Amino acid sequence: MKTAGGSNAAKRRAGERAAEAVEDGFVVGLGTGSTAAYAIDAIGRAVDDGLEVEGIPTSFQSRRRALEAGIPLTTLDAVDGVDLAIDGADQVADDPDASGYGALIKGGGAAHTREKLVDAAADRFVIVADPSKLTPTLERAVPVEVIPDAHTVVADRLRDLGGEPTLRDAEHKDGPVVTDNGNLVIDCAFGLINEPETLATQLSSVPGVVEHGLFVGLADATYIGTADGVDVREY
Ligand SMILES: O=C(CO)[C@H](O)[C@H](O)COP(=O)(O)O
Repeated sequence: MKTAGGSNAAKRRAGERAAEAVEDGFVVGLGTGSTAAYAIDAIGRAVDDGLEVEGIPTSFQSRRRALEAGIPLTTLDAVDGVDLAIDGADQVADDPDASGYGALIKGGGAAHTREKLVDAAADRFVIVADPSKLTPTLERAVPVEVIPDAHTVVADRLRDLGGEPTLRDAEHKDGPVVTDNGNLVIDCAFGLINEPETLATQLSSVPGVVEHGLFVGLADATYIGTADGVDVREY
């Protein structure tokens, strides 16, 4: 599994606290990444103890983790709704006085398209994170999933929007990262993102863009694992 920075103990606290909200009969969106994996493992232990849930994975990685944890799985088109989604984030906008409080950058694991589908479908969407993910203003490069044939024209449009696009290279394969959906990822730096909602709308309107990693107005809460507990932001 891809691992990221931040303390594993803090990630574990956040993931396990979020998993405590899973109730009998829930359909649960299972996020991707090292922090969401702690929630998946905790849900798996609850299933071992008799909790009845169905999980909807957001990636190949979270599907494998959920299968290992013993969580029964389903798909988005087989359920009436998703009660709760638990997912990680690469950055969380944490200034309550700024536009886009609680907006996210996701897609560090190139899973943001399915993550957004499942997370947006959930009645409640909870982010699990360690403190290194919090920032007053979003500033990481935004992952943009693109249809392979479109990557050069999309890169041009991203430059028109003021971005600096970089096609994401694979680490253990020659050439680019290929997503679970068979597409490519462009990481696009925009500097400080003061108006995430505006940028999200602009990115969604570029032909060839499948989905981007700006999640604005989607999260209901962020659980932040700390050295000795969990801080909760409700939006
Ligand atoms: O968006 C994601 C994958 O596409 C992950 O949720 C994000 O990268 C956070 O991962 P981690 O918890 O390992 O830091």
